[in-house]
Amino acid sequence: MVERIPVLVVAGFLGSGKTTLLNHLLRYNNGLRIGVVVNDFGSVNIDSMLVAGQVDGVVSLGNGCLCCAVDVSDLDEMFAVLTGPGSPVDAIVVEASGLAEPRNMIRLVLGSENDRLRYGGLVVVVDAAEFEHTSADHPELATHLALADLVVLNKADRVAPEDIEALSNSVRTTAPEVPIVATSRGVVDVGLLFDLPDRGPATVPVQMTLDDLLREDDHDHDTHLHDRFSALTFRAETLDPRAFVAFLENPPVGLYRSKGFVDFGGAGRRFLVHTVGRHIAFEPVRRPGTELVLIGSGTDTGAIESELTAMQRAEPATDAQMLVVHRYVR
Ligand SMILES: Nc1nc2c(ncn2[C@@H]2O[C@H](COP(=O)(O)OP(=O)(O)OP(=O)(O)O)[C@@H](O)[C@H]2O)c(=O)[nH]1
Repeated sequence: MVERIPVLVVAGFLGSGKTTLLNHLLRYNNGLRIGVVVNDFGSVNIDSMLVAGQVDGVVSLGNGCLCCAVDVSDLDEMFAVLTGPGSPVDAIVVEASGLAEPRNMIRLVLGSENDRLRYGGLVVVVDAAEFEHTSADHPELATHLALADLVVLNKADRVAPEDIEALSNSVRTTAPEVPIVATSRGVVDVGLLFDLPDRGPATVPVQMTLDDLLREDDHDHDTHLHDRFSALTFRAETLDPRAFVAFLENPPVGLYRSKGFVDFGGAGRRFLVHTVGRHIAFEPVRRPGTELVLIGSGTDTGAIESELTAMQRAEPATDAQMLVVHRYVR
């Protein structure tokens, strides 16, 4: 089976830090080859892309708002370039312009006819220092947060540490279960967003600017980051389909994405499963057994493990029990 390439949409109001986040991901890519779709790559860190060997993977959409400027067929063309022969891209990031409507962006990706792709999540970047103002001036921010699979509370350096919790709680009043990562300068671990390839050592920039050297030590960032996201591996034989689908439809607080194999008991009841937020996709496979990796920020991994353990079943599922799964099978 060919792995599908996740398409991550990064949205957020003007100046919240989307490009900064993108540049961070390109630079600290851990060997992941990221293809980029941006309106204007004037401020994208081309040096990092050269280091990552992916300058061919840059697709500019010209000026203007992405969702207004292109329809699905245009975006599909970009995806075709990024997924076509000779472009070994592992993941794609679409940076929505400050004005792009995230709902349309999600539709553009979910509506793509390219069967090498899958939806990789909506990350909404929020300027922590401006959150109150932006919420007051732009009520649509609440809608964006409600759609988000992950909220990046950026510019944490511009607010007092004790305010981060209050800001996170404000986000949670709109999006109760969404995982939230508080960060400065878009420092989000690429492993939270994407599966990392086993391809040897991480790609690092060959040239550091003075700015980079003067910046806070990134190793410190990394150490903190690993505390901020968790990856739980769960193995079992067969699970109860209704309980498992209910778990995915109402994911526990902080769970961002999950992937792996799930077995509901016998041939025709084994699937590859991918979820991001509440977006669920099953694909039939032959491989027996259940092996899942669940990735999130601020999750209670012990509680998740107990919940999954309680779903184990010795008996294969009945056809009636399988109906809930079939809603999500491609
Ligand atoms: N203090 C501080 N400044 C930041 C941080 N992240 C980004 N910035 C700065 O904020 C400004 C806007 O950042 P961008 O990454 O360009 O924001 P954007 O969301 O891509 O902006 P648009 O493309 O205009 O929508 C830049 O000057 C960044 O250097 C942060 O965590 N802290």
